[in-house]
Amino acid sequence: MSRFLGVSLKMYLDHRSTLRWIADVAAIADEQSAVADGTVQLAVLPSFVSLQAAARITAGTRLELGAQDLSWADSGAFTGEVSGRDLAALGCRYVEVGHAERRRLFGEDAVIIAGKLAAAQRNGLTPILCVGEEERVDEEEAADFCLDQIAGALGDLDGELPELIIAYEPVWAIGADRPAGADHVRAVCRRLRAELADDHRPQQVRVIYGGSAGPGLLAQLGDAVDGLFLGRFAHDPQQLRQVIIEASAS
Ligand SMILES: O=C(CO)COP(=O)(O)O
Repeated sequence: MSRFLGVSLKMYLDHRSTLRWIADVAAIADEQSAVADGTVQLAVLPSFVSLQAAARITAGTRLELGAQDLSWADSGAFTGEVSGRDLAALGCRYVEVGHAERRRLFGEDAVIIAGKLAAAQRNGLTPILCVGEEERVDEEEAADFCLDQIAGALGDLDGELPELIIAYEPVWAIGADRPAGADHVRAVCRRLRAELADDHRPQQVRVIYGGSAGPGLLAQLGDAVDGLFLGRFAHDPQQLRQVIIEASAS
């Protein structure tokens, strides 16, 4: 199974900086043989307003595209929402569902997240489902918490989902100085993988880590994770290049 590196730009970069960053990273992606041969998959999730221009830049490159959110509805009277149908038509392959910031700042609960996951499935988008405990607790409690979040999100799923990415992001490690400890991350991700192996609705599940991730982390996590979900520490394309090289080596 190939490794997955995703970068959510959140709302950090303005439109122009986003497009410049995407052009730089698309060039880096094309020069890395592991990305060219599919051993490492690389995706960027810019804000909605940049998606169309981003799709033009990434067309014909190995840099894939995703969105940071979607509506649980596909069309209709939903002011301000963005449908999975449009995201797919624009060329997105991935969509983030249930990021900690959406849960905490925008009131997304288990019902909304399950609806969004179902919308992703309906529209042929691969969900990047974000889960993670809010406070520092031990690995067993953290994994239990994440498994509850996953069960809630997959609850409404009808039929098969070709591909699911679980982004394990402990809330306390997002926006921090450093990622969660490697032992903790390894233990939680192993347990998530083991429990998900019994759920046959997603045909392929990958578990990645996010939360102050950057260069040097993959070597510590080893094969307990299938990749990383990056934020601030990928804003410098050269830092991301380093992470790609590390993902290619592991
Ligand atoms: O939330 C994250 C990715 O979705 C992580 O963000 P940071 O790496 O900036 O902490």
